[in-house]
Order: sequence, then C-alpha cells, then structure tokens
Amino acid sequence: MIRIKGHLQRKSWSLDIDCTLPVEGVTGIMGPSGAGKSTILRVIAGLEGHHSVSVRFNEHLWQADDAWTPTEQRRVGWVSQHPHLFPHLDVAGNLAFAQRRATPHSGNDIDADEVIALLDIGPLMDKSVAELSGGQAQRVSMARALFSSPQVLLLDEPLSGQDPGRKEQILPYLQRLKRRDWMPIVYVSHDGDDMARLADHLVYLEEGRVCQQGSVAEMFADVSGTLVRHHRAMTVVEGQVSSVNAAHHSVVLDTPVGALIWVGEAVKGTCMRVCIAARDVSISRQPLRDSSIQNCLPAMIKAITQEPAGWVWLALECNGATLLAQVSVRAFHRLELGVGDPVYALLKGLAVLAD
Ligand SMILES: Nc1ncnc2c1ncn2[C@@H]1O[C@H](COP(=O)(O)OP(=O)(O)OP(=O)(O)O)[C@@H](O)[C@H]1O
Repeated sequence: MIRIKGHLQRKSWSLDIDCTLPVEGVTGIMGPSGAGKSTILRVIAGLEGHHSVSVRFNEHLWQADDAWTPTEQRRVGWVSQHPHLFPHLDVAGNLAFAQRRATPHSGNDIDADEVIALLDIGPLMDKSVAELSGGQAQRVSMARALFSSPQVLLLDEPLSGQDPGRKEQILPYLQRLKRRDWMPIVYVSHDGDDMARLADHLVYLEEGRVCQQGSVAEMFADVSGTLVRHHRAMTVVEGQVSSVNAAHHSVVLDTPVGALIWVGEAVKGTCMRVCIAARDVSISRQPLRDSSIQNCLPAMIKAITQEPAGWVWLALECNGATLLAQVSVRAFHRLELGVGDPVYALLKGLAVLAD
C-alpha cells in the first residue's frame, strides 16, 4: 500500500490528506481542476519537498518529519500529458537511456522485448522524436518509463489533449499494461469515462481533500456519492467474449448482469471491461420485440432513489447482479414502477475496453 498522510500549505490552497492506495491494479485519482490530483503524484514522487506530508510505500518510509528518500531512489515511473523525450536521441536512444538508469532489483524487472511488443513500438525504433505522432510519442514515453524498471507507475493525464480517435488508440495500450500487472499504476484524470474503463480503485478529491474512495464499480454505482454528482452513474463489470458474429461485426459478452450484444470486433475468450451508463438503460414492462435495441434483460427492481432534478435511479437485479438505470420521473410514474416489480432492462449503448 501507499500511505499518504499530512498537510501541505501553499499560499491560498492546501492539501489535507490521509489516504491509502492499494499497490495493485490501477488506482485512479479524480477531481475537478485544481483539486490537487497532480500534487498527490508529485508528493509520491518526492517532487514537493514537504516533510509535512508523510509517504510510506509498503514497508519503506519515503518521507516524514525526519525522513526523506530522494526521487531517484523511490524508483517511480512518470508519464504526463506531454511526452518529455530527448529530442536529440531517436526512439531507441531514448529507451536505452532509461534502461541504463534502471536499478536492477528483484521482483518486477521488465523484459524490454515484451514492452516493445506490448506498446507496439518496434517499427518506431529508428525514428527521431520529431517524426512521431502525438500517440506514438505517448507510447514511447510509456515504454521509457517502464524501461526504468519502476516499482510504481505514475500517469498524469496521459490522455488529456488527445483527440477522441487517438485516445481510443492509446487506451487499449494502457489496458494491456494494466493486465500485464508489472507494477501498481496511479492514474490521474478528470475524465470519468476513462476512469471507469481503466481504474480498479478510485479516490475522488475536491479542494485538496479526499471526498470519496472505493472500488470503481461501487463509486460509479453510488448515486448519492460525490463522484456521481459530477459524472454519470455507471454499472462497471468485467465480461468475456463468448461468441463472435463476423458478418454483423458484433460479439456476445458474458457479464455478471447477463449476456450482452456489443457492436465491435474482438476475439472469442477476450476479457473486457464493460461500462453501462445508467442513462443508457431504459425500462419496459414487456419484453421488447421489433426494436433496434439489441439487449433486453429480465430484471427486478431492487431499490428506487428519487432525485430533485426530475430523474429516478433504479437498482435492478439482473441475473443476480446489479444494473443501474436512470429514468425520468414522468416515465417512472407512467409505468407505476415499484420495488419488487419484474421489468425488462433495455440497453442501447455499452462502452467496452478489450484486453
Ligand atoms: N508550483 C506551484 N506553486 C503554487 N501553487 C501551485 C503549484 N502547483 C500547483 N499549485 C496550485 O495547487 C493547487 C492544486 O494543483 P494541482 O495541479 O495539484 O491540481 P489538479 O487537480 O492536478 O488540477 P488540473 O486538473 O487542472 O491539472 C491549485 O490551486 C494550483 O493552482
């Protein structure tokens, strides 16, 4: 675990923190601009120079009133929005530089060839930094961070500033990195959808304070939590491709809420993170026929939460798991919905991220 505790004072802003991040999977740090997300990464990396915040990485006390481990000895990898590569070196030279600086240690020494294959940068090796596209430079920057053999990887908004198409190209690489599980990743972003697709654990910050933390699935389903006040509620589950229909470019995903049809290409057996926005789930009293909506799941209403703004949240039991739906108050009354009612959940959109 990474334990961060203490107070950091800047002129008119302060960080007051006491939180523990797991050292497995991806921990997301979310919050509005100026909440202190990057500051936390800088504290972990030892770039803030304040002894008033203590940081413990597993059994190692990195900083406290009377302790300080310099940044280079913490062995953190850092990737930010702007890939900082050496412009006078080609891609291979940038990677070789990181490799020379890596400290050999037991545990998660990384196989260079595997990183190159995972991030698909083999064809880029001879290119100069100036020749790389934004997405390619970001992948090289990730490889460089991995080549330094870090014990934790810190990602500061690596997708920010990328256009949606390029973001979709980079996200799968992050997902692959996560699945490879070389080291824990702390991932800063203000984008809720990216977080739902990538993170396992989530910390939500506001004005330098932790407002909410927990598993990604819990936080995106907590309709009274801070996160859902700022971002859309979602059901986040893991799925696996059980069949492929190449002619229709669609696949069937086995998920805890039932079998779901998704339009996209994937190989049978692939594991996927599936995110279903509550507002993309409609309710019907009858099974749907002759509709373009492909997913119609039998469900039962488990809980109802009304909110003042004209919406009602429904927690549905689907196949033994929970699926969240958001319907208008008007529809809720027209259908005379109540707890215990059998209904059908109609799913129009799914966001999925493949392994
Ligand atoms: N070097 C600095 N000196 C003084 N104040 C700073 C410094 N860096 C950041 N701040 C202030 O500290 C606060 C937290 O900044 P931080 O960059 O951690 O926020 P953030 O949540 O990462 O924001 P964003 O999403 O906009 O990047 C902000 O009020 C910012 O203006």
